[in-house]
Formats: sequence, structure tokens, C-alpha cells
Amino acid sequence: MYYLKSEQCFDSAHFLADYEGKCKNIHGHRWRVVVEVMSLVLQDEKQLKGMVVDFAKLKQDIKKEVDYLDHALLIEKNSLKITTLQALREEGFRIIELDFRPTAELFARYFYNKMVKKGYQMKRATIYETPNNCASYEEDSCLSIR
Ligand SMILES: Nc1nc2c(c(=O)[nH]1)N=C([C@H](O)[C@H](O)COP(=O)(O)OP(=O)(O)OP(=O)(O)O)CN2
Ligand SMILES: [Zn+2]
Repeated sequence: MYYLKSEQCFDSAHFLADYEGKCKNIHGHRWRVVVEVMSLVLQDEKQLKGMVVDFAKLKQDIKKEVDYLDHALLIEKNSLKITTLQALREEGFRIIELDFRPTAELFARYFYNKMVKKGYQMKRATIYETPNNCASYEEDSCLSIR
């Protein structure tokens, strides 16, 4: 099996609703997204010969997803009062509502699934919330413990 690893970063704010502690406040992170793809075979065509995928394409595909979340306030749907959300939007802030709690674990699953939808065979997606803390999502190991 061949494995490729590529990473991108984005800077965004979030908060954890229903969290007792400092992370209930709006705060920012430089989120580091590390994507690992895999393949049993390598390509055979001239330009891509000997590659799983061109790093340039992999990088571009990750960057597209990461850029969507960049410089925004990432909120879990229904975690702010409608009037608060409206007021923030009226101020012109970029707000992205997510249908999940914006934790590192769930962002890892989010990026994993985004890359699967683009046709990649995923090994793992890892999200660093801080330089010291990260969460990973993968599905292979889940299958083997069923
Ligand atoms: N399992 C998880 N735990 C926590 C998450 C998470 O996504 N998954 N997220 C948070 C908060 O978002 C918080 O910003 C992280 O807080 P903390 O670990 O305390 O980070 P610091 O800013 O203090 O950075 P360090 O580099 O670790 O000092 C909380 N928990
Ligand atoms: Zn945080």
C-alpha cells in the first residue's frame, strides 16, 4: 500500500456550546489539516507515472475545502440566538453554520468525508487545534474491530 500525506491550514474562530470552561468563549485557532490518502496501485500514464496522485492536485483539493472555512466564525447550528446570528451577519461577519459541534474530532471526520466525496481512498484525516492537540478520523480500523 502507498500512502501520501499533505497538509493545509486555516484560521478561524469557534466556540463550544454547552461547554463548561474557557472554550465556551469565542476564540480562534490556526487549524492544521493533515490528509493521508492511500492506494494499492500507482498510475501508469506519462505525467502521473509512478504516482498515487500528483501532490499538486492533492494539495489543491485540500486547499479548496480548507479555504471555505478560512477567516470565518464556525458555529454549530442553533447554538446562537437567531437575533445574535442576525446581528453578526448584519455586521458583515463571515459565519459558517455547521451541522456538528466544531470539535477537532468532528472536523477530522468532516475533512475525511469531503476527500472521499472527491474520490480519494482515505487513510486518515487529522486536525490540529493547537500545536499540541490533534484528533484523527479513519474508518479502516473501525471495520476491523466489528
Ligand atoms: N477532545 C477535544 N477536546 C477539546 C476540544 C476538541 O475539539 N476536542 N476543543 C477544545 C477547545 O476548542 C479549545 O480551544 C482547546 O483548548 P485547550 O486544549 O485548552 O487548548 P489551549 O488553547 O489551552 O492550547 P494548549 O496548546 O493545549 O495549551 C477543548 N477541548
Ligand atoms: Zn477551540
